[in-house]
Amino acid sequence: MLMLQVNGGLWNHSAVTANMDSSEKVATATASIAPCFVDDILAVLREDIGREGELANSSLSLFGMCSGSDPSPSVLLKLSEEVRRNQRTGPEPEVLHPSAAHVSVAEAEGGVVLTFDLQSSTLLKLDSVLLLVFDSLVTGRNLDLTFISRSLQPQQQSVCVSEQTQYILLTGRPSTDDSLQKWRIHASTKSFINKEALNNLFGGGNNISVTPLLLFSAQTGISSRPTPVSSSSLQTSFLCELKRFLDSFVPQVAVASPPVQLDTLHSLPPLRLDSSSSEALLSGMINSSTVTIFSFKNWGPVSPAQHGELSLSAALLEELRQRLGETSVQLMQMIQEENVSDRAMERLQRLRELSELQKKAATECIFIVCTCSSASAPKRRCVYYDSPRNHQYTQAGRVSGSVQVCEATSCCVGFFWMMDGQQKVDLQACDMHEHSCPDMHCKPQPRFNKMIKCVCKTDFCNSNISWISEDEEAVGSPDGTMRTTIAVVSVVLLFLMVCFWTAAKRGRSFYQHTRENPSSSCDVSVNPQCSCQEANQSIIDHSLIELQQVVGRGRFATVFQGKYKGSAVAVKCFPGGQEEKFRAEKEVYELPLMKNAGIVLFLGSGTKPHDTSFFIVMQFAEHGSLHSFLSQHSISWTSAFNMCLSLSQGLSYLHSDLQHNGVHKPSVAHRDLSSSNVLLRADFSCVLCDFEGSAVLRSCVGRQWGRSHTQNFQGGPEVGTLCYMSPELLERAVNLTSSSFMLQGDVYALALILWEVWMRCSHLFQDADVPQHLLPFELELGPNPSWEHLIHHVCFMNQRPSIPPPWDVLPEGCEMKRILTDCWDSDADARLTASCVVNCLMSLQSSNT
Ligand SMILES: Nc1ncnc2c1ncn2[C@@H]1O[C@H](COP(=O)(O)OP(=O)(O)OP(=O)(O)O)[C@@H](O)[C@H]1O
Repeated sequence: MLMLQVNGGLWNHSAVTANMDSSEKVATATASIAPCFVDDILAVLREDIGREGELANSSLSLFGMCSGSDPSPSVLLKLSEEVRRNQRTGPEPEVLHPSAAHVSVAEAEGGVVLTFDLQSSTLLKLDSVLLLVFDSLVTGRNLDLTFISRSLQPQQQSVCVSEQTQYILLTGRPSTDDSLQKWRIHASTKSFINKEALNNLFGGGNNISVTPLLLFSAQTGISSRPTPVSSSSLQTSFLCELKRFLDSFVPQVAVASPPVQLDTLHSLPPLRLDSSSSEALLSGMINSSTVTIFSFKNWGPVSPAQHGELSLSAALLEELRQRLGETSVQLMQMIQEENVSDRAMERLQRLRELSELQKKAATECIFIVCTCSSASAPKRRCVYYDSPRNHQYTQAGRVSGSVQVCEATSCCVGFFWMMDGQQKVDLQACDMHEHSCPDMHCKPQPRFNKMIKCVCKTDFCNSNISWISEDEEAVGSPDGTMRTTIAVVSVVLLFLMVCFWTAAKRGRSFYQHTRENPSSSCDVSVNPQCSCQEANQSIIDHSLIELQQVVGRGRFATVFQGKYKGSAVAVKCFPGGQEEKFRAEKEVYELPLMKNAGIVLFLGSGTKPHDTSFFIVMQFAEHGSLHSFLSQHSISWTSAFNMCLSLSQGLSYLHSDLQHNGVHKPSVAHRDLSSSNVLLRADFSCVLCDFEGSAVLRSCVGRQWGRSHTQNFQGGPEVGTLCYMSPELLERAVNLTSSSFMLQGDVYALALILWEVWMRCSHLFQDADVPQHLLPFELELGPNPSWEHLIHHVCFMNQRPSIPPPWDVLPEGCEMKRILTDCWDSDADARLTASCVVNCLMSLQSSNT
């Protein structure tokens, strides 16, 4: 049995003493609760309720609430409302800390038993809310938990723990007496595979801690209690609020700053104040007999926070008091202009109120003074160079010569062409697409055609990019060569480690894919070498195939489910008049190395002897096309992720140009990618099909790629499904026979399919209804938009499928949005390559595990 014991504080798992011989471990927890602990919880309750009294979905997740379960969100609402209403002068909810807490494995029933010792208190006769507080957000898998106890009301309560959960909220039953009590609560999961995760959540690893806390409403019978606002509790609240404020809203960038300039005052040297300032320092300042001034100078992304301790005369004190009133209004204005959230304003307002209360309640005075009242906050400045293709960036801020002052972003962007080892600027501007840019300096991200993109977050950081092309590295000096070798070896080692680690995590399927898909570079280049190899053709005798029902009818062929040598197969039958389409598709399937997990398995082809029609036999995809599946099913995060990853891997493989054991697979552009041309296998992984419009990107004398397809480009959109066509293909603004435009067109279509998949993912809509499946632009233009309408919408208006707001609140939603935006960019060269999409998805997954 595993047991942790807590004495009224954090369950400090690092203090667990493991006794390997016994099945029981006991931990004595530190009794220290951080001063802000309860205050922080009250702040969350205060802030997580909207202005209209509504609860955000994120709040439900934060408190582990399942929608429609008990305790209903109304408990949280009531508690939040109360905390909010009483935040100034009223009573805060009463808090009771269990004097001890244990968690033990319930071997007979499964799950764990939580035991809390509660000292005698009259509060126990009241309704209560039991909060189990995790140290940090829960990571790992989602868990649906059931808690059962006679001390709970109702006795059985459900909790849905997700990665956003920091508190578990249960409702307690009032007791008939107020004597010492022991609460025993049994927690279990429905699924057996989650049992280990449950143990880990409460008593597993060394880093997890949870603190139990009973909250009693100030209104449920104890409102008659006197509600003094003591000076010490005010000080604590002020301290905690100040910490929160500094944590969230004062930038952490260390910048040398001038001291507080208040000429008439005798100023001590200012100390830099930020969230790393210790609570002791802050407490010391609050308790000091001198006036403390917090000066938020030059509010903005690079502004420092300062404070000075000043000795003041009564007259100056009064002057400052007045100034506080004026400047706080200006500060509010500034916050609004800076698009700082409502939460920032509320926190500042509360801080101000607390400081005022503090002033009345005690002898010390605390002021918040903004010394930059008239100066507007500095905004991000980026190097500006406009290229004709990117007019949208002109809207990102005011341009003056080669400088752009950003409006609603703190990110700069740069696009550079790498030509003969030289950088050539394509575009530099404020980045209106990226809202988060962690890098200080330009970090290269490869795109198509040796274009490099960088996004960064310091002034003028997009001026240039440090990028050494592979060619340059190859011709380095001896020193350079040595450095290069070391770097390459390190990168290879790192890469191997990452591959090993990822493969180990991902299991066999990824390993298989890596073996089958040796191409992992982000860059796609078409091998200029002539290669006309073909794999062995496989001719199938028509009489060996048993045709069953029709499973699909396309523009050129009919697809049947059938049986061949005892296995389920799909047979695509082309009428005699479509021989060219048949040959084009067969040619792609018969290319060397086309056997890949992401491409439907080709078994062979043949002709029907009597009616001169043709057929292709392939593996049968049990779930049909992705389009028909999404029309009927919404999907979980895991399914959506696996579908998107396998689809991107398939396209990346199709695009790759490979040499393997002397065999060459040329790059292939699909050119008709749509959710109808993606099939779902039994394990819900995606495979590509329908290659009759594809282009094999190779150069062979007498066998130029695309030769058989070029006539498709003449008259209009015969190749490709209209709504998936990229802007440049719709406009026919590019050389349609250019290999990179074909690959870039595929990536654009890939983005639209990924969007279709994510739009059916219940996780990304939290508790809201998942919308019906829609084709890209169906909502805006109907199911069969005309060529003209599409050009107007996609090219002239630069519109893309809309991304629902709930995605913005989830880290994975934001990342998906970024991937989509980078794939459907109107600038084809700026799009990600398919293999980069795979890498992005992989890193999204590893950051989520
Ligand atoms: N291997 C397969 N397993 C199961 N169903 C399949 C398979 N191949 C095709 N289908 C079904 O048949 C439909 C049409 O297939 P496909 O796209 O290859 O035909 P097409 O005539 O080339 O169509 P298009 O009009 O897209 O060119 C698919 O959308 C799918 O529903």
